[in-house]
Amino acid sequence: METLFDGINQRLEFSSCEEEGNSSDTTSDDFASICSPSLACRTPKVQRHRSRSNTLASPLRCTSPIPYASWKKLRLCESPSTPKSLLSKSSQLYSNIKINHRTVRFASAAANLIQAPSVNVNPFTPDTVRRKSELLWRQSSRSDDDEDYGHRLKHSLTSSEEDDEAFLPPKRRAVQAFMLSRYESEFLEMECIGVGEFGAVYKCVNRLDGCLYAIKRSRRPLAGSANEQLALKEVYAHSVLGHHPHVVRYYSAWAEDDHMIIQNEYCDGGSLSDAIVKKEAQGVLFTEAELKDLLLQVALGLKYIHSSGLVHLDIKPSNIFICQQPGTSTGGEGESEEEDDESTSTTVIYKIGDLGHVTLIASPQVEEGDSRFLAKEVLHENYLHLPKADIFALGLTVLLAAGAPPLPQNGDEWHSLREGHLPKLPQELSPPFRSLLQSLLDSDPTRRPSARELCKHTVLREKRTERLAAQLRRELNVEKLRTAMLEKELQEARQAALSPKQNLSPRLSPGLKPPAKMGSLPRTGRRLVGRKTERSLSFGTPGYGV
Ligand SMILES: Nc1ncnc2c1ncn2[C@@H]1O[C@H](COP(=O)(O)OP(=O)(O)OP(=O)(O)O)[C@@H](O)[C@H]1O
Ligand SMILES: [Mg+2]
Repeated sequence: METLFDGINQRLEFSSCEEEGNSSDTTSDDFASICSPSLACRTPKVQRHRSRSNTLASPLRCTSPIPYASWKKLRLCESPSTPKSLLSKSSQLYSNIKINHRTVRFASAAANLIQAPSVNVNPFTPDTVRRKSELLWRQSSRSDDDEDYGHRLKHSLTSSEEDDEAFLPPKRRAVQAFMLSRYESEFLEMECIGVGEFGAVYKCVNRLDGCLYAIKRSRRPLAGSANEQLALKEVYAHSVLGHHPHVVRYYSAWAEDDHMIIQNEYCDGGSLSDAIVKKEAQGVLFTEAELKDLLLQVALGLKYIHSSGLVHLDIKPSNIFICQQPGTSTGGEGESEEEDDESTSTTVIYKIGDLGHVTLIASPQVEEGDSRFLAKEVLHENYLHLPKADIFALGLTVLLAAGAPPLPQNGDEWHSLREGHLPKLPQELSPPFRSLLQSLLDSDPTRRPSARELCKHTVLREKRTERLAAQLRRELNVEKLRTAMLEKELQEARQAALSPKQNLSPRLSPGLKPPAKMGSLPRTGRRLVGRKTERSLSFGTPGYGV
């Protein structure tokens, strides 16, 4: 692993400060060799990869082939480094240093030597993340030690003594920032977390904010390739989709050295595919409750994507990511009022990622996803119900999580699944849940439920319904107690009124608190009947309770 990253670090050297046309240093083959086949966990892609358009111009459509210049515009960082402070320091230094061929070579060697430059520690991040950042910070401080730096420099740069003075430690960081690519200057790479068809994904810490990100780098150079379209689609889709709790969050994208780089939210639980493999190895299965939770959460993400006029077209376990967040709610931005009510104790948040196949529902340009998850009508080029293709893929995804055997890529078994025959499962699912899954695989897309319908489905919402019922029962009991107390107090007040000889103030029976003060009675924390309106009780009126 170590050498892999070192290699990549070296490959990225000078990527943003090279002159145009002088970037031959880094080639696709180089990067392909970095991502060795042994590391690759590629999923078989559909055998028939075709790009077809039904249509009219649209913001998402990438006319084919996209001119090199179009994605080059994504070079958000022509200058080598942000933030601005680094930039200005670097450029000052640049003007002071005599740049010649030899000096540049020297700088390159110096930058190569300096591994693990500084990383900020974000005080607002959760403890676990902060601890990791602090560790990195300590390591980087150690490696930043001037003595150590001087020592290493002396050993490897014997031929550049005349330039030594130009690279005194105080200037080192600025020089380094100037020489490095945006990727290197802004992020500290921690590990490679996945290699897919499109590219490799790295877990990185942002040096400025100290937070973790998943950085996806296209495997092959993009200009003019089919991958260019996928990369652009992913960036376009992410930027249009904004922020939803069940869609992997996008932060930024840029082109570097002819490769697309996408900075996304890092999901600490890996992919659903990893989770399935892990459970399998442990000999355990997702419980029905967990499967329903998975189905509901992904349906919420799909509802958001579909309501934005888009379809995903590559829903599968390796494109669903997991965030472990203790005590969080699945409700949140982008969800309807009734979903906001959904405050669960779930520790697993599922998020839809890998938007490389996203297209518009209204004028689709379909790049089929994985054939194992492909709905039959899409294969037949019927794009009238594309959102239902996502629902079909979601059905198969949940079945895989339920323990179904690996899905066929083609052949009789492939067709059998598309005729509504569920695969054999190692666990018995309840009939309502099973029939819901069956409906997701219906050969007729119009009979499959929509994502919106799924989100409201009683089978998926029953946990919520049970919780609501329990809450209402508790509230009802409190209300009954309040009523009983009020009735008792009322009765005593009446008795006092009927016997004038007695004290004017009603005598309280032992154990009873002073009467008729709303604030002294147990209050309900939730509304009981009628949304968002507190039920008011009027118990001062003479006729109450009679
Ligand atoms: N945001 C993320 N958080 C954590 N891990 C991630 C993230 N994004 C990707 N990964 C890891 O990297 C792998 C590949 O990512 P991704 O699906 O985005 O790339 P891909 O090249 O499109 O792959 P494929 O073609 O197999 O779908 C994932 O299976 C997962 O293990
Ligand atoms: Mg993927």
